[in-house]
Amino acid sequence: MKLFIDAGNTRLKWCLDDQGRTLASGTGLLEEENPVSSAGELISQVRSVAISTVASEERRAHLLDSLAKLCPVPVQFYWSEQTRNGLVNAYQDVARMGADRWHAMYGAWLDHKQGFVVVDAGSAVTVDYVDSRGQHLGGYILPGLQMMLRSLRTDAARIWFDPEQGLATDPGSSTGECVNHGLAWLSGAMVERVIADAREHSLADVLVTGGDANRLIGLGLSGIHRPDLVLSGLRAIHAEETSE
Ligand SMILES: Nc1ncnc2c1ncn2[C@@H]1O[C@H](COP(=O)(O)OP(=O)(O)OP(=O)(O)O)[C@@H](O)[C@H]1O
Ligand SMILES: CC(C)(CO)[C@@H](O)C(=O)NCCC(=O)O
Ligand SMILES: [K+]
Repeated sequence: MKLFIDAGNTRLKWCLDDQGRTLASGTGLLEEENPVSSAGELISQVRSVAISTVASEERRAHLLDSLAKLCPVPVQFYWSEQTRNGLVNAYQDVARMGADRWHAMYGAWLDHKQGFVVVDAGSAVTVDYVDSRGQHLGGYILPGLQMMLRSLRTDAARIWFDPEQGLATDPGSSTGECVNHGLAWLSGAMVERVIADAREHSLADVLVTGGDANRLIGLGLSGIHRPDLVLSGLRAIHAEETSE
C-alpha cells in the first residue's frame, strides 16, 4: 500500500492507494505530532510514501520525522517540472513553482485536453491557465480568503468583526458586513475575471480545488469541483516514474 500526501501551508491531505485504488483518505494539520493520525492503524501497511508539498523546510523536516516514527519506509518528494506528457510549464525557473500547482495542472491535463483553468483556493489562491496544446499560459497568486480576513484583523487597529462564510455582496452597513460582504464581492470579481479569461483563451473547463472551493462556486464560479486534484496529479506522476 502507498501513502500519498499533499502538504499545503495549513492542512495536509492524504490518501492510501492499493494498485491505483483509493482505500482511504483524510486530512490533518501539519504542525500536529502525527499529521496523518486520521489514517489510524492502516499506516502500518504502508510500503512507500510520495509527497507534494509547498510547506516550509522546517515543516517538511517535521513531516519526515513524524513519518519516520510511524512507518520507516522510503519517502519520495515530487516537485514542479518543465514538461510532462505534453503539459508544458510557462515558468523559466520551474523549481520556483509550488509543487501543488504543477501537480494540480497535471491532474487536470490527464482528463481535460481541451484547455482548462485550475483555481486552487487554499491558504493562498492560485489560478493557472493551460491551453488545448498543453501549454501553461501562466497564472496568478493571490492571498487566500482566510489570509485576507486575518490581515484586516491584525493590521488595522479599528477593524473588529466575526468572520462569516456568507455570499452577500451588497454594500455593508456595519464593520462586520463591510468586511464579510467585501470579501465576497472581491472574490466574486475574481470569479468574473476567471470566466472572462477562460472565454478569451478558449479554455473549455474550469477546475476548482482547495478548502475554499465551495465558497468560490457559491460566488458564481461554475466549474468542476475536484478536491483531490493535487493528489490525482501526484499519483499519476508517481505511477509513471515507478513503472519505467
Ligand atoms: N477544516 C478546515 N480547516 C482549515 N481550513 C479550512 C477547512 N475547511 C475549509 N477551509 C478553508 O480552506 C482554506 C485552506 O485551504 P486548504 O486546506 O486547501 O489549504 P492548504 O492546502 O493548506 O493551502 P495551500 O495549498 O494554499 O498552502 C482556508 O482559507 C479555509 O477558509
Ligand atoms: C502559492 C502557493 C502558496 C499555493 O499553495 C504555493 O504554490 C507556493 O508556495 N508557490 C511558490 C511560488 C510559485 O508558485 O511561484
Ligand atoms: K493546496
